[in-house]
Order: sequence, then C-alpha cells, then structure tokens
Amino acid sequence: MAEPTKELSQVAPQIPQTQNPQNPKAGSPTVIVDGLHIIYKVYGSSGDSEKGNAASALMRILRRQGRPQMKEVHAVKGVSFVAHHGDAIGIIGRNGSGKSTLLRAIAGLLPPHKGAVYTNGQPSLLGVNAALMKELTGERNIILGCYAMGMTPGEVREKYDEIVDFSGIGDFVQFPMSTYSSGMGARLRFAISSAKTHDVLLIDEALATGDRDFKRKSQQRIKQMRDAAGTVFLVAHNLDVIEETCNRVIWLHKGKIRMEGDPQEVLEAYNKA
Ligand SMILES: Nc1ncnc2c1ncn2[C@@H]1O[C@H](COP(=O)(O)OP(=O)(O)OP(=O)(O)O)[C@@H](O)[C@H]1O
Repeated sequence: MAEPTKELSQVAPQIPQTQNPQNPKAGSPTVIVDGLHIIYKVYGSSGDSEKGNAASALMRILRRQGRPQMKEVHAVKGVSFVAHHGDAIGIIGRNGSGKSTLLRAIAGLLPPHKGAVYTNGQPSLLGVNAALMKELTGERNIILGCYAMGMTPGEVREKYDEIVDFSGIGDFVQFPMSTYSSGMGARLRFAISSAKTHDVLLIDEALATGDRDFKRKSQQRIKQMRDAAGTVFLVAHNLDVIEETCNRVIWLHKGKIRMEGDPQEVLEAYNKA
C-alpha cells in the first residue's frame, strides 16, 4: 500500500523560506497536500431505491442476494494547499463536507486514493475520540498519554500538575474517565495533547465541548504553539473559535476547496452562502 504521508524533506528540500530572525522556522512549509483524493469503500445497498432499512435487508435475504454491494464514498476530491510553520488553519464546511476526513489523511490515518500528503515532522491528531482509556483514572491516562507522545518519565513528572490544572478536572483526576462529562473528557484530552509542542497539531472539534473559560485558555495555548512555530489545524463548527484562533481558513464543500484565505473574508462568504 502507498505510504499515507511522506516526509517533506524527501520531496521539497529547497522550498524558499520567509526569513524571521526571531524564529528561523517560521514561514517554512510543514504540510503540502497535493491533489488529494480520499475514497471510503463501504458496504451499501445496490441502488438508490433500496434504503438501508429492515425491509430492504429482508428483501435481500428473500432474493438470496447475500451481502450488499460495495459502494464508494468520495469524501475528498482533489484538495491541494500548503501550510507553513506558525499557521493556524481553520477548516470549515457543512456536515459531511470532508473536514474530519482531510484531518485524518494529514495525520496519516487514511491512505490517499490519488495525490499525496507531505509533512515536515510528526502530525498529531487530537480528536473528540482521541484514544484515552475510559476505565482508567485521569491520572493513569495523563501518564499513558504523555508516554504515547514520546515524553520521558522526567518530562511527565514535570508536566503532570500543569496538565491537571489546565484541564480543570480537579479531584476527578483520581476517578475513572467513564465518570467524566464529555466536556471534562475533552478538556483532559486537550490538556494532555497540548502539554507537548507539536510540529503539526490537528484538532477536530475538541474545543466544542469546553465552557467559555476553557475555550479562552485553549485559544491562548494554540497561539503559543503557533508562536513556537508549530502548525495547528482546527476543525470547528463554532465560527467564532475559528475567527479568533486562526490566521487562515479553508472552506470545504462536498470534498473540494470552495474558498481559502483570510478568516474574515472566508467566513463572511460562508455565512452568506
Ligand atoms: N468511515 C467512513 N466510512 C464511510 N464513509 C465515511 C466515513 N467517514 C466519513 N464518511 C463519509 O465521508 C464524507 C465526509 O465525511 P466527514 O466526516 O469527513 O465530513 P465532516 O465535514 O467532518 O462532517 P461533520 O461536520 O458532520 O463532522 C461523508 O459523506 C461521510 O458520510
């Protein structure tokens, strides 16, 4: 199978950089998405007239058709763009427009059907379903999560209190995550993931469940990551979060880029559409 993502240095070692004496990395490319197509293959009914309901399942059994036919969902259709160090890129679009699919492809979790994703550094996906273990306590999850991000035991000890403080879960850190509200879970996930500086951090709706205070804190932290010349991608339905956090917005529509650029301009066009 083709590699989901490739190291940027292998394909574009000499791309000119914007010089910034304070941070020499700033402005250089971190992610190149080149003519990307993602297709899901799913089992579905054979025709539009056959909806996936009990009646059609029964008909299939009676007609001895066995398994339903394979269908394809073309979720991302020829998307291309370049992201740079220091960019926070908001991805907006209606339900089903391909936002989460694009993030998962950048993270290397979905192989391109056509085209390619090149990344400089390791992309980390922070999603609403990021893999923390519900039956373990917050404390255990913090430790495991930090190890999973490649931190040393010393770094974990150093960051532990800060993560608990930032998440605001207080004494709940001693309880299994299965006892947390969805907001508490999302806050802990964000606190763990953002305890480390990421080259490319992909955030999928993780800020949606936090309260106002937490949103403010997380926006500040995203800004710090940008200042450290990381690249942040943010999928959110809350357009205020996008406007306040991002310096660029990509509007996806039915798997294609409808518009891209300055947040105010893109959000204005999106709201009018
Ligand atoms: N695992 C999957 N298998 C098959 N089809 C999928 C899968 N995940 C997403 N799709 C389809 O791909 C298309 C894009 O979905 P995606 O979740 O990327 O959109 P989205 O813009 O993130 O939507 P939302 O705003 O509702 O989260 C949709 O038609 C969806 O039904």
